Amino acid sequence: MTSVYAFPSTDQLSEALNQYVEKISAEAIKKHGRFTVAVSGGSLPKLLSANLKQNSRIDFNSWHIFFADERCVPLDHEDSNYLELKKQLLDPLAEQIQPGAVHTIKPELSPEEAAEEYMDQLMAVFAAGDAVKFPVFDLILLGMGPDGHTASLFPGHELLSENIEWVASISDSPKPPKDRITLTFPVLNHAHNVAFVTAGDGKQDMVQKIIEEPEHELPCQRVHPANGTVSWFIDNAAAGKLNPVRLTEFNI
Ligand SMILES: O=C1O[C@H](COP(=O)(O)O)[C@@H](O)[C@H](O)[C@H]1O
Repeated sequence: MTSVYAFPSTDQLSEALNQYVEKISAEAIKKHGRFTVAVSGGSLPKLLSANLKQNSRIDFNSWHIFFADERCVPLDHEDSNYLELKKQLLDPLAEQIQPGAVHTIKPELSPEEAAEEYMDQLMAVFAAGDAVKFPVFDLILLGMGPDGHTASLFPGHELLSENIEWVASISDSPKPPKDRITLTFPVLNHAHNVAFVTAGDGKQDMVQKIIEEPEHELPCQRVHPANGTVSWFIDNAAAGKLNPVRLTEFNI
């Protein structure tokens, strides 16, 4: 099931996203005592955090945070997805999120080694010694690049057909930096919930293509969890070329 929610401003988008995350987090914690979330980089951390960082109804102490993708740079480098989330959300919530619950890459490793090590971190949280085919996140928060990429899964790249590994490395990313790791499609497609978050008129052509022309099989279009929901949180600028019949009223 895919829902597309469009909002007049990015402030309204952020508030709706805050309500959505609060709901999914509460349901997950009630059901299994924790909330597992993977977060992307780019423009998403700011849109996500604007209101979330002030939400006192959320039990952030029960959160386990991974990255949907990460650039292989030091954690204090301006390209680091972790650094952006730290600035926007983790620092304001430093008293509430357990430090060990934020899963960063080991930047001193090669991309291949970093992907393997990140897989070990996922195994420790999701498998804990049991045989698990793929981790099942409560929520994966994704962005959408103007070329239709999501996480570090780029159009036409060989990683689009990865169907065994949980985490893959990429050393020829068309968008700099070239060295990255990314969750793979099987992981995205095993999540309970996936939310795409994107804004601005620079995204409107691609949003229209992705929602209305599924035949392109772009990376964002390959995200369709078998037992999960897909939601799009966009602003009216990004929705500019979308047929209004595609939109769902935000009412959670
Ligand atoms: O490089 C990346 O880009 C995408 C999209 O970023 P945006 O700035 O256009 O929102 C992002 O989702 C991904 O995590 C990041 O590594």
